[in-house]
Amino acid sequence: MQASYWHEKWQKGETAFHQFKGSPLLKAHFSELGLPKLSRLLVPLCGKTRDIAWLVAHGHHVVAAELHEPAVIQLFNDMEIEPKVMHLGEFDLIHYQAIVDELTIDVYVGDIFQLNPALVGRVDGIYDRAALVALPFDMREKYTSHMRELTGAAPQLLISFDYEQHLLPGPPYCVDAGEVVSHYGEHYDISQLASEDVAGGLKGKLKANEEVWLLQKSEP
Ligand SMILES: C[S@@+](CC[C@H](N)C(=O)[O-])C[C@H]1O[C@@H](n2cnc3c(N)ncnc32)[C@H](O)[C@@H]1O
Repeated sequence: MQASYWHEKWQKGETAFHQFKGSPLLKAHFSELGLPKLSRLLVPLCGKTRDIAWLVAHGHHVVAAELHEPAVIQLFNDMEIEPKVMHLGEFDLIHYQAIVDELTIDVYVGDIFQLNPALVGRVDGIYDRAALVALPFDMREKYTSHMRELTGAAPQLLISFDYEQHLLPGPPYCVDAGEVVSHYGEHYDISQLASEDVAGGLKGKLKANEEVWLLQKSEP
């Protein structure tokens, strides 16, 4: 999936994935990560998600990445925050940063694969909603190992879709239980927290389940 695909989606307003009130599944299951206040959450492929505001309102720092700069500008506008903007030419990234009630919000605009552990800094947990499922299979392989490199297998709340892939092209792609285990099973203990019918079907067409996974670093 090329960057141009996503820029075009945003430009055409084809952003049905955006949830105006944030994700009910985050609200229902975040506590199962067991993270204390002031934890720092990585939100990959963040779009303009309202979930970042929710995480900050619940006392957490956030570091995030998103390709499409206008989405990130909108994200800060929606929070009524004016971020500092720094161009990191060396990495082809733009760093949007704000501090709200002593909580930091760092959003990197650019390709998530440009990020390295030094730029990302401490990560206590990962919140992946519509990130893994946004990527085709070969990129999912690359993405999941990149997540491990960036975070050292930090605990993760993952929200994915399961449906008959041959009936609908992605994104979002089907990432079923077997695939979650194949990407993450070596480093994490994995449990399914929920599996819910997508109301009205995926893209209004196809029976699908939205699934919530808890990934906890396995003991060596
Ligand atoms: C399906 S949307 C999900 C957005 C957000 N997680 C949410 O729940 O609303 C996927 C997002 O990933 C962004 N994206 C795709 N590939 C990316 C990449 N390689 N690096 C950073 N962002 C990327 C797209 O621009 C898009 O906003």
